[in-house]
Order: sequence, then C-alpha cells, then structure tokens
Amino acid sequence: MPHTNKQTHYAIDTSNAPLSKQQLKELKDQAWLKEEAGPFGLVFSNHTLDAYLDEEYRHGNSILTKDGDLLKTKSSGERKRLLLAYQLAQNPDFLILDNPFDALDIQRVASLKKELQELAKSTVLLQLFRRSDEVLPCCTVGLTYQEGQFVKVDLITEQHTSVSINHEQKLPEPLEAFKNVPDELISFRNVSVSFDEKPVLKDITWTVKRGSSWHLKGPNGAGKTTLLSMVTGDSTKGYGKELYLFGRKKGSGETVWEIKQKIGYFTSAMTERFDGMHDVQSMIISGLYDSVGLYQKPTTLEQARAEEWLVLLGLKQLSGARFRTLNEVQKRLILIARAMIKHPPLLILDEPTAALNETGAALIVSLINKIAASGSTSVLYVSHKEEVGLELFNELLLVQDDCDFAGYTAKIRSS
Ligand SMILES: Nc1ncnc2c1ncn2[C@@H]1O[C@H](COP(=O)(O)OP(=O)(O)OP(=O)(O)O)[C@@H](O)[C@H]1O
Repeated sequence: MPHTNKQTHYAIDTSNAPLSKQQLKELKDQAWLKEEAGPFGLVFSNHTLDAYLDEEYRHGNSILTKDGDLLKTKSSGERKRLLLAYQLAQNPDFLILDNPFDALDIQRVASLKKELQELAKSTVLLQLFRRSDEVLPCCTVGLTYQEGQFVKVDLITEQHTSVSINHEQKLPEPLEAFKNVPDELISFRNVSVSFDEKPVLKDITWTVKRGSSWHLKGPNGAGKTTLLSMVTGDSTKGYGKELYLFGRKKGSGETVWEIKQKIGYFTSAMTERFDGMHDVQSMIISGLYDSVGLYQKPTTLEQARAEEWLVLLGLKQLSGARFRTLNEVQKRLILIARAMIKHPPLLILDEPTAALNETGAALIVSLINKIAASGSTSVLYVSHKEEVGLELFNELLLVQDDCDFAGYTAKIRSS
C-alpha cells in the first residue's frame, strides 16, 4: 500500500560488488516493491546521469538544467544535485539511490541526508551503500541479490578492519630515472579562470616543488577538475597565463605528450574503462609505455620490476590473472602501480578512494602514503573531503571569497 506512515526503507550493501544497470532495472521492476511502495519508481545513479548526458550529446540540450546550460559543463557534484531535483519533482512512489553520497562534499552529504530523511516520510527509499556510516537511519531492512533475485535480509553493516600494504617492502626502483627534472614542477602565478563570464578560479598562486606532496581539496564546483586539467595539459585555459609546467611556460611550444609523459595519473573511473583481457603483470608494465595493456614482449627486467610492485601490494599471487577478474580495490592498487612504475616526477590521484568502503580506502591510502614518503615522486591527491590516515604535508584548499564572489581562491597550508 503506497504512502502509509509505516513505510519500510531498504539498504543494499554493494561494498563487494556494485549492482549492474540490468540489476538496478530488475530491482525497479520487483512486483513486491511496487505493491509495497506504489507503481512509480525512479533510479538515482550514475547510469541514469550517463543516459541524460548521452541524450544531451544527441539533441544538444538537457532537461535537467535550466537556462540552456549543458550538463557536461557541470561538475560531478552539481550533476547529482540536478538529477535529484528533477527526480523529486516527479514525486516518485519509490526511489532507488545508488550510492547517493559519492562525489559530494561534506556539507552536501549532510544536507542531502537531511533531505532524504524527510523524503522518507512519503517515498520508499532503497539505498545502495558501500560505507556503513552512510546508511540512512530510516533504512532498516537489508536487501541482497541472490541467484537472480532480491531477497530481504537482516541489515548488517560491515565492521571496518585496519589494513595496510606491506610496510617492510621498499618502493621498487625506477628502471630509468627521469632526467632534467626542474625544482619547480608546477607553478601558477595569479592565474584566474572563467567559463563564459562565470568566474571559477581567482588569483591562484601555487608552486609544487619536486618531491613535495599535496592534497588539493575543495567543495563541489570549486574548480578542482579545472585546475587539474590545466596541469595535465588537457585544458586550453592555461594558455596566455602565468602557468609553468616542468619549468616551461604553458603555450611555449611544448606538446601535451611531453607534459603527460612526466605525469602518472589515476582516477577511479579508469577501472571501468580498462576492461580488456590483459593480465595483471602486463597491466603494470604498460605504465612504462603509457598504453593500456602491453602490446610487445616485456623484458626480463620489466617483468621483475612489476613483480616487485606486486609483492609490495600483497598481490603476487595475481600476477597472471586477468585484470578484469580483480575486485575494485585490487584494480585500483594495480593501476596506481601502473602509474608509478616509471617513477614520474608527478603522480596525480583524482578521487582515488571514491566509492570504496573504509577498508578498501585504508589500503589505497597506505600505498599513497608510502609513495609520498619516498620523496622521489610528488603526489597530487585530489578530493572533496578529508581522507582518514592520509599523510600529505601540504594542502591547497579552494575557498569561496564570500564578499562579491569572483571565483574560488587558494588557501595554502604548507609544512
Ligand atoms: N566547460 C565548461 N563550461 C562551463 N562551465 C564549466 C565548464 N567546466 C567546468 N565548469 C564550471 O566550473 C566550475 C568548476 O567545475 P569543476 O568540475 O572544476 O569543479 P570540481 O571542484 O571538480 O567539482 P566536483 O567536486 O563536483 O567534481 C563548476 O561550476 C562548473 O559548472
């Protein structure tokens, strides 16, 4: 019976395996759910957002945005807010929330939690979660997918166990050291960026010295991705500005390839994109060639170095396994090793623990701490939140200048 006062709300633990698009559809079509909640359900997930982005690509406009703005110009947090507002306006009987707090900053997580608790008075919620502290108090019954069916179970939230990578093992040496690496890897001098008159970044002055590691933080929409894309050479916004990358002024004739070659890069979205048949060892070695997987026979030395990385990660037994068969945390550890095998002067990690549970995040963080402590590679860690256990000594926080907003400015804490 829809819209009674005593609605049951559900939580589904996806910390070990996410639900596929097909499984989400099956959940939405469950007869018992429609009977309990009402016939009209919606799915709030990245798959849904992707479908709207696809539609926008084909038709040139998006129904989620107002004033003709395009969804693709919105930050990840902004996109989520737009989708939720659009779905709530349709007054669904039930809403499937696929890890709704991913990619949201602390303030937005708190306000969304409040909003969803309120919504739970009139709408049945089914929350997919990975971190137990994210489960909404209203979700009291568990659901699990077993043998092609959704089954109601007791709700057990995972206990966090403390884990880390092999502390005894040293970071494997590079096969060949980078030459002519300047003392300043990145230097922004009073750089401002706007999109069509809309100011985003204001007067950013920031220097990353060789070997120093940074946590780049800021709320949704503050310009973290914009700043990063200027460092990786993917954005044209750096031209004509006082931006220096690896000792050269942006736009002074360097190629994007020359910049990228000095950078190791990992973002959590890569685990989905890298879905070929390559084995784990080849995947790590391919970082030396900036390819995905290996297309030539590796040398004995390359193989030995990849094996050292696997020992460090505690994954030696998976050397010959297909990358695609690994679990999410293992895939991320391997892709960080892939980014590191060439020992780049700069390692960029864009939200590397996004959508992991506490245990998985702790493993990734322990690897990052180890890399940063080595002092040979500068880590640039980007996220919108604090990360438990992360030991980076410098922080660039993007903050809003409240009076007369003209873009986010950089607040730097350095040690
Ligand atoms: N191509 C573009 N055209 C117009 N506006 C843009 C474009 N790219 C980014 N923006 C705007 O710039 C601002 C900063 O976006 P950016 O993606 O850099 O933020 P972010 O800090 O990475 O956010 P999040 O944590 O939500 O991912 C946002 O308001 C976004 O809408």
